[in-house]
Formats: sequence, C-alpha cells, structure tokens
Amino acid sequence: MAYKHIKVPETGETITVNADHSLTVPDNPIIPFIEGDGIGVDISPVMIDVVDAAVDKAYGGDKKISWMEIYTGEKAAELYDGDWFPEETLDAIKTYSVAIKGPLTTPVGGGFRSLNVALRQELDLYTCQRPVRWFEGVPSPVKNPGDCDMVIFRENSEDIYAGIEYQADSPEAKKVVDFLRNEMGATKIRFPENVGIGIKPVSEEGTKRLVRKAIQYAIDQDLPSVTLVHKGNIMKFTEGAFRDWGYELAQEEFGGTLLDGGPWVTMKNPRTGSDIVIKDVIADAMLQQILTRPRDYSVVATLNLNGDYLSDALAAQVGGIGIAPGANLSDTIGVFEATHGTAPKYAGQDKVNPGSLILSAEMMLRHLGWNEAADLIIKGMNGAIQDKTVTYDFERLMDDAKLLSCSEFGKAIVAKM
Ligand SMILES: NC(=O)C1=CN([C@@H]2O[C@H](COP(=O)(O)OP(=O)(O)OC[C@H]3O[C@@H](n4cnc5c(N)ncnc54)[C@H](OP(=O)(O)O)[C@@H]3O)[C@@H](O)[C@H]2O)C=CC1
Ligand SMILES: O=C(O)CCC(=O)C(=O)O
Ligand SMILES: [Mg+2]
Repeated sequence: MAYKHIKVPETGETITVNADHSLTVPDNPIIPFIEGDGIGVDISPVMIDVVDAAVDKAYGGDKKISWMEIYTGEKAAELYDGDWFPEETLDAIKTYSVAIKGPLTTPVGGGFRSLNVALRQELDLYTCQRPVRWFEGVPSPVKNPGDCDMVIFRENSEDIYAGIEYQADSPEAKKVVDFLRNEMGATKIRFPENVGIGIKPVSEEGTKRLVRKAIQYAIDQDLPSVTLVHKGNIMKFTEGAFRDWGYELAQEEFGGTLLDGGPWVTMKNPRTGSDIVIKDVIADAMLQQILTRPRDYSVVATLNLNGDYLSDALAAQVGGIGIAPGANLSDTIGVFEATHGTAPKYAGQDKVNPGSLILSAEMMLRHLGWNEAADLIIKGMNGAIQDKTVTYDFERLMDDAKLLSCSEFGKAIVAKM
C-alpha cells in the first residue's frame, strides 16, 4: 500500500492473523510505532534500543524487528497539515496487526477528544490489559508491595469514554434535558437550566467480551480469582448490569456455579482443575481493599473509568506509573502502550523512566511468542533496579541510588540482560 508519509521499511514482513486469531510471526516482522507527544520523544527511542538488544541477544541475529514510524498527535498534525489522527495510521495498524505507541496529549475541558481513546474505539481494542507487579527493590509507599500482583482487564470501548456529552447551555444539552424531563419523567436534574450532560453506555455484549477475556486469562495463567469491580449500587443498569452479566457469563460459558447461594460464582479451571472464584467488589471499597488486602485479588475486570482510576492507584503501590505497562487488544490487533501520559513538564529532558513503555514492549514480545527476548527484558530491568541505577522517580525514594537519565537507564537494562 502506498502511504503519504509512512515509510515502509525495505526489509521486513507482515505479521498475519489466522482464523483462530493466533499470529504467524515472521523472523523479521514490521512493527509500527507512534513516538508519542511530550516524553514520547524520550522514552520511545530508548524502548526501541532495549527491545532490539533483547531480540538480538535472545536469537543471535536470527530475528529482528523492522520498526516503522506512524503518526498520531502533535507529530501527525505537523506532517499532515493539521490532521492529528491520519487515516493511514489506522490503516497501517490494521495491516501490521501489532503496534506500540507513546502517550498522546488530550486537552482538558474542551478541544479535541482523546486520540488514545479514538484509537481504541476505531480499532475496537476492547480490552485494556494492565499487569501490576512489583520488581524487587523498587521504592513503594506501602509496607509489602510484593503482595500486589494483579492484572487489570479494563473495558476499553464503552462507558462515559464513548464521548457522548453535551456542554451546559448548548442547544443539545437543553434538548436532552427537555427529553429527559418531559418524555422520561426525570425529576431529579437539580439545575436543569445550566447543566452539562454525559451519557454512559454499557452493553451486555461489551461487558461479556471483556469478562470472557479476563476469565480466560485466569484459566491460562492458573490464577485463583476474577474480581468484577463496579459501582452497581448507584449505577444499577450500567455498572450493576456489568456485575450481573459477568456472573452470568461465568455460569453460562465457563460452567460456574453459585457459591453458597451466590452472587459469587465458583468454577474449575478446565486446564488445571484448580478452583477459580468469580467475585465482585464495589469500586470505592476496592480502592481501600487494594491497600489493605491486596493478596485477595488477582485478575480484575472492570469498566472503563474504574479501570483508569485503578490503573494509576495500583501502579503507585508497586512504584509508580514509571513502570506500569499495558496492552490494548481486539481479537486481531494489539496496540501496546504505557499507563502514564505525556508528563509535559519533563518532555525532551531525557529524564523520565522509560520502564512503562519498555515493559509494554515486553508484553508485545510475549504476544509475538518471543518469550526469550521478553525474559531478557525482565532480567535486565531486575538487574538495573537491584544495582540501584535508576531514573529520578525511583532515585528520589531510594537510599544510595545512582541517578540515571532515561537513556542511561535503557543502557543499564541492556547491560544486565
Ligand atoms: N495513554 C495515553 O497516551 C495517556 C495520555 N495522557 C495524557 O497525558 C497528558 C498529561 O497527563 P497527566 O495527568 O499529567 O499524567 P502523566 O501520566 O502524564 O503524568 C503525571 C505524573 O506521573 C509521573 N510520570 C508520568 N510518566 C512518568 C515516567 N515515564 N516516569 C516517571 N514518572 C512519570 C510524573 O510524576 P512526578 O511529577 O511526581 O515526577 C508526572 O508528573 C494529558 O494530556 C493526558 O490526557 C494521560 C494518560 C494516558
Ligand atoms: O487519553 C487520555 O488522554 C488519557 C487516557 C488514560 O488516562 C488512560 O488510558 O489511562
Ligand atoms: Mg489513565
């Protein structure tokens, strides 16, 4: 395909997705990357260097990634005459099936809607998978950070992130308010004359496909529980329905049965025979449970906004969003990205922790089946942290640590592979 600004590497092949959604990965796959805004310029090149070193060391030159830059955000706006979200970026991700991205800026209160959310929606990347684990030696605000070992499955395509919102005083908001009051009998809009309105769609299909992924992950990794996190006591037909559909799915598709009359469900792992409990926790209680009883939680399935909050809260428990990775997944496409944003005050200073994006790449390598290279990244990360050669975010909380720049930390990881 001829692109306007994307340069397809001269060497490299396309990853193919098979009918059963498995991947056929050539030894020299083309992988598109978005550098990202803000600190993207710092962390993306370091991620690429670390991944290249891990792949080279693991396979002695038999495998190699051909990186292909694609554009969204500020760099796209410059290249594509003000188009922040070029169509050919989406085309490239669809063609090459696996991509990785740096963070993208979203203005608050007005301006364009999130490009990150738009990517997830346009490509139907309905699962946001964010593992939360502690690396020995990483400074943490809690006493036993190692007790926190969870994987968040955040629904990534629905909820208030759908962006159906009407500004206060706009004709649209007035129309919706009139409809709600006059046709739906809504009497509890406290200030109907001057109110912004947001709509929160949550569907059975959207919920079940996410919870299915979470339960399947618990089966594949032989984990003891899946916790549905919701605010269903207040938002009964959206968050409450999420819980009910989750329990329903566990029974209908995974042979689960009610535990002591319900609502919790228990099921056998069909692979290992061990018990998996499907349980639920209301979202506010969950935010204290993760601090007081983290060992009770393993896989977490939740809605979009709860998942956003939980991701950063859990990341803080194991050392911060400097090492919080993630993947956005559809059934056929994977776009890997850090949990953090563009941290604009640090942009271009070669200062921040590239760990989140590097660990997102580590997830990407496992997605490709390149586990040997992924293992080397973990080994390198562990080694650099144990040597106390770290970026500012860890150094400021550690005794006797050596402060490294973003790029130096990447080199320290490579040296420890
Ligand atoms: N997926 C994406 O692309 C995301 C994009 N965003 C966007 O990013 C922009 C900025 O958002 P903001 O709320 O400030 O959140 P950020 O995650 O960008 O930054 C918040 C704070 O987190 C810490 N931090 C972030 N990244 C790193 C890192 N790599 N290493 C070390 N510390 C880090 C810094 O803490 P400290 O000050 O303590 O050093 C930073 O000030 C917004 O436009 C937002 O919409 C936000 C989240 C995700
Ligand atoms: O899109 C954004 O700007 C923020 C997204 C975000 O916070 C997240 O995905 O965790
Ligand atoms: Mg977030």
